[in-house]
Amino acid sequence: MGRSIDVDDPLSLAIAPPANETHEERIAREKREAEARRVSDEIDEMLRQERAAMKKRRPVKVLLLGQSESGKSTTLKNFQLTYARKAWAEDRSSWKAVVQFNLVRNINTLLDIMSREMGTRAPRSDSPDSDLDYDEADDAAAGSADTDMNPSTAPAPFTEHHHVLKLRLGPLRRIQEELEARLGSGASELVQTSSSTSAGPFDSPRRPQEFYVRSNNWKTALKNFRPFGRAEGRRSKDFDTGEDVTEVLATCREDMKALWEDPVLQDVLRKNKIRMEESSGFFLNDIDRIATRDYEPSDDDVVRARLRTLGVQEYRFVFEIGRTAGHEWLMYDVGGARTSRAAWVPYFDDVDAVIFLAPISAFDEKLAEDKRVNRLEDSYLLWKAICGCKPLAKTQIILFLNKIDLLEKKLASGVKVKDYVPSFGDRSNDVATATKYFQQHFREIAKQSNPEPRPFFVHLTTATDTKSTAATLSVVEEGILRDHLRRADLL
Ligand SMILES: Nc1nc2c(ncn2[C@@H]2O[C@H](COP(=O)(O)OP(=O)(O)OP(=O)(O)O)[C@@H](O)[C@H]2O)c(=O)[nH]1
Ligand SMILES: [Mg+2]
Repeated sequence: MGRSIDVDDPLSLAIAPPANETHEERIAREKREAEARRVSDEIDEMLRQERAAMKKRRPVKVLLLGQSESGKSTTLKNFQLTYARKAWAEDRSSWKAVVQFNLVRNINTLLDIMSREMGTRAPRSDSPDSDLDYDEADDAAAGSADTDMNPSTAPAPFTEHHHVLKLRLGPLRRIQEELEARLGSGASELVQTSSSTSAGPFDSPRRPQEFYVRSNNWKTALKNFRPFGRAEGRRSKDFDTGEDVTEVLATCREDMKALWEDPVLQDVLRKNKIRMEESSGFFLNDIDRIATRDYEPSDDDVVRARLRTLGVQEYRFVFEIGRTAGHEWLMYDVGGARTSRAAWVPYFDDVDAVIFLAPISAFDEKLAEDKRVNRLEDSYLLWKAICGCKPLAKTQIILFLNKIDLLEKKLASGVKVKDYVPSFGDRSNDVATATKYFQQHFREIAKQSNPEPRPFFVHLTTATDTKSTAATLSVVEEGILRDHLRRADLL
């Protein structure tokens, strides 16, 4: 069949078949042209596949969001522990100083409580290294901002033995100071801010009060740590490497145990409803193991170690196992305090998934940065802001109702949900009913705030339990990956 030729178009004329083409020549020419088209289509298809593969190779980007102490960093550590063992192993030794610091802080908190009870409350300047004053110590230790220390009616029967313990454990003040200097500002917990701030990341001050951190800065700082402001003569190699900390802890081991196990002090804690076991970075039951000269942190220690996150920290690792083996993941762990939330916003572009942590045991607690705000209420407000956020409209959001273990303990100890959440009413005060109730509330908020319909994914988690968390992460990993690949194909 002949082809029509546009005689005014030079290209058309150039590729036009010769006017005197024979039948055989035409068949041969058409064969050549068909082959050329096949090769060209094949190249196009290869390019398309390569482009799709390139998009699929884009790292899976996940944001961990939630208020301070909700368990974001702990969840990130679970991801590393489960899927990126190499990076985990490389980091392990850096955590030694954090665990030591947590233990020393626990002991200094006990010493503060004992001093106060002895009626010899040291002025604040005497204990610059203890980052909590007594009321704050109570709050942090009890996990409840409403708990004030009872001015005990009868003074606790402390003896000379307690005064001696206090003196012998005195060097731990300096050790806490040294570790704080090594670990940077993340080592100090939040204190109430004077300016009032709101829950959402958009209505916070434009300039976040905390700076951006694009890598694990404290680990680098720890490696390069050089103390300053000290007379050269006092500096030793041991001080620089942290060996003096290990040495002092090993020397104080028996005294630390004696303090923690002391029945008089235990009684004071009980009477004042101070639950040290529920506080962040609790290591008092591990003194025997940690306060030794050859201590190396276990996986469990690293997961439980507490260091506040400043700004936004970026973690890039290649998953070694699982369905995404070989795939690169980019995870952002953020500081959760109200004053840090404005720093999250620049990271909302191109996110595959948000894991939102809400510490469900905190229904009776107040925010450290604003003692007027109930922590559950803050989580609801923040959840609403994140669900309603337009740049995240098409992003998968996964809710972790975390600290289920603490919720169990709290309810078992007799704390009533309805005393803090009146709308809970006369429902049964058990974990199943409470979690179902809270979950429903989060679901409703999401439904009302999502800019467009979005599935509601929720998991009940105890992030410090690495085994159960690994099972949750496997489900989460699959869901995130499926979404990631679907997006890559669509783009
Ligand atoms: N008992 C218990 N403790 C938990 C759980 N999840 C986290 N923690 C502890 O709670 C503390 C705070 O956890 P982090 O992961 O540091 O909290 P975060 O959300 O990263 O907090 P910021 O960095 O301040 O925003 C740590 O001491 C954790 O060990 C949990 O499910 N149960
Ligand atoms: Mg953190």
